[in-house]
Amino acid sequence: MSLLEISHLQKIYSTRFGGVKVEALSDVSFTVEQGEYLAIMGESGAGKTTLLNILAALDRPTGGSVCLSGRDITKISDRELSAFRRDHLGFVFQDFNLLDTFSLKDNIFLPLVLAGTPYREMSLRLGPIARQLGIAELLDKYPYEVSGGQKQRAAVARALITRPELVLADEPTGALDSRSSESLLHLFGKINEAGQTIVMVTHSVRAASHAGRVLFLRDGQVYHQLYRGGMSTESMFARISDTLTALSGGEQDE
Ligand SMILES: Nc1ncnc2c1ncn2[C@@H]1O[C@H](COP(=O)(O)OP(=O)(O)OP(=O)(O)O)[C@@H](O)[C@H]1O
Repeated sequence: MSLLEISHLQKIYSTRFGGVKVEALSDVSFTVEQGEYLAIMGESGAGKTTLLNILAALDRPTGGSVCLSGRDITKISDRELSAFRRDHLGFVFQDFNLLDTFSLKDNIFLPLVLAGTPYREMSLRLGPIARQLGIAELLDKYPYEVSGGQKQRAAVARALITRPELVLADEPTGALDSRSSESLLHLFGKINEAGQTIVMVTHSVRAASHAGRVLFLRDGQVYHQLYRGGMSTESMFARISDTLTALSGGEQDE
């Protein structure tokens, strides 16, 4: 069984008065194996955010299913959803989503506090993660006292501390300069090598070139998939750029 099985996913948005309908996802099927690192790319409007919101159980599809470890998350009741998200998924967002009035440590602890985890257990988990992410010395600082790259590393620590089955990242390097981006991507690679499954939506060819597989969406469908195999990050970068050029015929961002 795959970790994530997405079958015939469809999402139609209707306007409030039922007039215009937009088919954001028309028939999307793919699987993600345990330990994979998948990047999802596609032009603006291709359906990436819609897909990520459904994988994050933040929105429900019009049709199809999303099974995480065999459980269809589209069928989970509203009452159970926030606990399900907290216990099974980790999130990394473009704008970090840290609470400014909490220290980095308290931000990282937050999902465990909400789950009722004892303090001793939280502390035991924090040490190795903070060291791996290079933020052990910054834990008592507040988000406004650290750099964007450091904030994002704290956000990654918060995503990992619950030991989620799946980390979902939405444009995680979008607000970072190129050096901090490279450093974050290097960390994502290491976290993935340690066994963490990651699904990342990105416009950045540089970011996607670190993944093991890139899935391209077009008009709400899977247009193409690129597997790293033995390719270097540089070769992967070139192949992704070529695919995006074929997809759009236009200029691409780094
Ligand atoms: N809440 C909504 N109501 C109506 N239409 C929507 C809604 N959200 C998205 N859409 C439409 O669905 C389509 C897919 O949008 P989506 O945001 O998933 O694309 P995207 O690939 O994430 O784009 P971008 O890269 O610009 O973020 C677009 O045509 C968009 O206008």
